[in-house]
Amino acid sequence: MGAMIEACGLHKQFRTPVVKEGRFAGFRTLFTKEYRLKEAVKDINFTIEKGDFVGYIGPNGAGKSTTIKMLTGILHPSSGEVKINGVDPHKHRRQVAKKLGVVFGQRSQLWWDLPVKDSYDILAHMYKVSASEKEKRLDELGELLDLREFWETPVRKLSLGQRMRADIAASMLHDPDVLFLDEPTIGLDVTAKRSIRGFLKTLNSEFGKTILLTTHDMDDIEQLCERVMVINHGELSYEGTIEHLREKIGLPTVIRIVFRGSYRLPASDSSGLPIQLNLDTEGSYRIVEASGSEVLIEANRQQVKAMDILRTVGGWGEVADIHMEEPDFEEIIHRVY
Ligand SMILES: Nc1ncnc2c1ncn2[C@@H]1O[C@H](COP(=O)(O)OP(=O)(O)OP(=O)(O)O)[C@@H](O)[C@H]1O
Repeated sequence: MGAMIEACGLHKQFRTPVVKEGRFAGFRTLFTKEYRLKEAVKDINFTIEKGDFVGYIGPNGAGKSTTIKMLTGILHPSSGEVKINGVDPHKHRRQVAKKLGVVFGQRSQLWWDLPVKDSYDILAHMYKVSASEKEKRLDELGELLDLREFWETPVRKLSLGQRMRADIAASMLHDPDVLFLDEPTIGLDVTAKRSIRGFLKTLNSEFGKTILLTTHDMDDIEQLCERVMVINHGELSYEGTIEHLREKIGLPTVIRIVFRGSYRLPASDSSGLPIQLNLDTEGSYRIVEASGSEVLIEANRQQVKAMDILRTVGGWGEVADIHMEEPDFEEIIHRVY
């Protein structure tokens, strides 16, 4: 294992001319000396190891694309450094491009009017992939991504799901070590999303690709990424596992208990649910709802151990079934933004 992607003290400022108001505004703007500085990325630091699958999330305009552009060498940082497998992507763009695959969900890198396979021929030529290598890889990718069914179809006639599969295959043609994926499931239906996610998982776990995924789809993140980085106003506001993020935000876990036969809640004579109750240990929980044989409890898992809850509810009656629901990830993310 080693660092595959490194960002160190990364900054990016955009200088945009201040637009003048009033008569001849456009003309005066041309000669203006006034600029407004927009700090899109402010002191970002992270390391992504070989074989990691990391989510990069944040609200619109947070600085995700700007970061990705610096990582791929398209944009030069105002200050700070980027290394892809130890190499600066801006200084050695060609060398680094061979290591990188990039997919923009909103924009295809394929030739719109050409059959899918022709785009691959052009890309293979651009990336200096030999004919035999290309055939071998397309055999593999064709099978994994089910490309054969639309091999001869012009790109503009593909469904969005097919187009996305074709684009991912295109980004893999030169067998890069690192993949940058920007909204690879955007606009897809549930089935197409599932197939793309399945494929990305395979790329990571079986082919060892290092993947950085930008998305607004929280299911993508939850199902694919071990780690997330949250960017907000150009700064990383969180970096770590999804579990830890859950704990940090401290949204309650919902515990659903089904009793066999009668049970007795600690404050069952009071009708004013929810009730805040304290456990013997320092944690607390709330009874949110009790109807029929079912009782819903909310507890913060950071403070309350599952065993304490079990012991407590066991004292109320005979427990037939117990089910814990972790807080919804989407909700957690909203709290971080
Ligand atoms: N070329 C540019 N010139 C001036 N400002 C820019 C430029 N590119 C981006 N910005 C500004 O920098 C900020 C970050 O933009 P960026 O595109 O990185 O956000 P993002 O997180 O990718 O957003 P989204 O989720 O909407 O794609 C925004 O305020 C944007 O307006």
